[in-house]
Amino acid sequence: VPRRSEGAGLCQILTGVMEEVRRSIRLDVRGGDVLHSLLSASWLQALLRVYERLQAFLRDAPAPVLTNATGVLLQLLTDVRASESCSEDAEELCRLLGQPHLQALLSAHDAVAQRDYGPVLPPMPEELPEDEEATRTVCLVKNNQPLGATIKRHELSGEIFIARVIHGGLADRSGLLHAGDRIIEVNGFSVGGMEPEQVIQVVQARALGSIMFKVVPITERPVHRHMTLYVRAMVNYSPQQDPTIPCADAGVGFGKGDILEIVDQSDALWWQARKLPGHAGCAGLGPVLQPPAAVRPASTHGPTPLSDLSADWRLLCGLQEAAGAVGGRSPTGFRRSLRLCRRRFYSTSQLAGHAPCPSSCRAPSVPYEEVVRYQRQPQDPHRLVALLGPSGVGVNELRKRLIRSDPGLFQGAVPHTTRPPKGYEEPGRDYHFTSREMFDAMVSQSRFLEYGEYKGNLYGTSVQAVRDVLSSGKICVLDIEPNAIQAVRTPELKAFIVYVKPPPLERLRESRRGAAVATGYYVNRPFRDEDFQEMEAAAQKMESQYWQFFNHVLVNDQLQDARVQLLAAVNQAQDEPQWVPSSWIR
Ligand SMILES: Nc1ncnc2c1ncn2[C@@H]1O[C@H](COP(=O)(O)OP(=O)(O)OP(=O)(O)O)[C@@H](O)[C@H]1O
Repeated sequence: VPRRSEGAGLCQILTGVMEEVRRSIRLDVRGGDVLHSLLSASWLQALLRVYERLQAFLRDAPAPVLTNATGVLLQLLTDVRASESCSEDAEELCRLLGQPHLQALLSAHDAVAQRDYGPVLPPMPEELPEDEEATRTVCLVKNNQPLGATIKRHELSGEIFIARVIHGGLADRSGLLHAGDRIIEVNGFSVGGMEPEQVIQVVQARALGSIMFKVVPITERPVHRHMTLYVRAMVNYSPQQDPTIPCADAGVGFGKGDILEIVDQSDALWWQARKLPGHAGCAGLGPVLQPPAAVRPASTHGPTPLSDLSADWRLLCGLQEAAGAVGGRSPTGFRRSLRLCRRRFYSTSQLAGHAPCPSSCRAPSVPYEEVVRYQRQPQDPHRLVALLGPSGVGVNELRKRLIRSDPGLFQGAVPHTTRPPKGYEEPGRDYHFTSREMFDAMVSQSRFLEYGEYKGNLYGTSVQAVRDVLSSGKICVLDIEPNAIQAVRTPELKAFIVYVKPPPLERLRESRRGAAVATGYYVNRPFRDEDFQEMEAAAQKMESQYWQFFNHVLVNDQLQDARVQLLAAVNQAQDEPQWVPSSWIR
């Protein structure tokens, strides 16, 4: 940074430098454009302005003329009073100078001038025993929040250590307590020989006010990996039900689909995480849950052995497994009748003579999925909107209504079929009519999101059919089976998955009073209670397996309300930032 000695301000110098650099760009000097964009960055300009202000302040800051104004005042008063003939003015001066508030003001002036406001440390004792350990006394003022630290007892020595400092908690924010610090005293009580529970009782005895810790600081602090990572939980986790968590009270509970902000990955087994949105304060412990091979046998924190590590393996198995069997390609769903028959009679495994689902479309059984915030840019294709729900809940009805509400914006994908066209059907509009050989070839090339067989004919929704809609600038709206979830969750289609959920039973009875359920190709009849119960059971099964993949849950009670909510969700998906798998963006 150039010195200010030439009298020019830094901003002025920078302007000069930029002019030089601009000239280098004109002369095509290598790197000139990079340097120019750096120098013209608004943050750099702002930073320099701040720097200049600080320099100006240092230069112009008022300095005291005297450091002992009180002494001068006393001397003056003594001199005036000592003089034999005192004028009226002199007497008034004495009265004014003798007033307590003026004396206090001058005393404050002297304290500032002499910089007499820092703490005065007692002198170091002359003789210190050689083996005395350096201790630190930490005083934390406790409010209603927990301290945000856990302790543990060393198995062999019985000493009490700070096990973890929870990110964002009181102890962390103080910056004075660290994992691995050995606690000697709490509130003046020696913790020697105490169990951790007893130490906690001493801490808790004082609910509010200050708590004094005397600790021997850890000499080598563990390397903290504070890089923030965002993940979507693919499993449910409750610290209270996890017998292996080192401290259940310090745990963070989460459910499938929750977005977690991982704020500390220092420990091999326990992340510190916050649930989003809105949990700005203290983080909590969550299991890392890596595959067993990746789990290291000891924590990176503090002394070993640590009694809280013995059950780690149980932890890995104790959690609910992520849904493993997502995948398979099944019959397409352009028509309600097809959705119905594929649900009731067909599955991919029954499709004789057709390629089984490639293993790549199976969901990996990972407990977390790394996510990033994604904002679609106006020039990007729209995200595919995929609706799914239990049979009869109204997926197709909502899809049709959405498309009808704005056919210029929403469109379905044209499915393929091997059956001959009917008189009123137009190729490319109602279906892509194709030969069986052609269809088989497309199946083996994995060109279908879903496919299947009905009454001897094949039906399928191809990736290209979705692409055709997206490349025309419209939003493609599909209804899918859960089997197709992985096929639509791709960097290209970036599916926004809406789960259509049935309302409670009594609301189903009420809202579906005039509606008809399709039981076959041509047979419609009013809904019965068994249909609702079947729908509820199917919904529960779907939710327990696939909830983590749902981007939006829509309860289809009043049809009109549901359509309005769907439209709002779809608009949000296209225009507002969303959490998506990081693999879609890289
Ligand atoms: N909120 C609602 N209120 C009243 N009737 C509804 C509502 N939602 C859907 N329906 C009616 O319920 C019936 C089934 O709806 P739809 O065909 O959309 O179900 P689906 O989820 O696509 O199931 P399937 O794939 O089995 O056809 C239709 O007659 C539809 O009009």
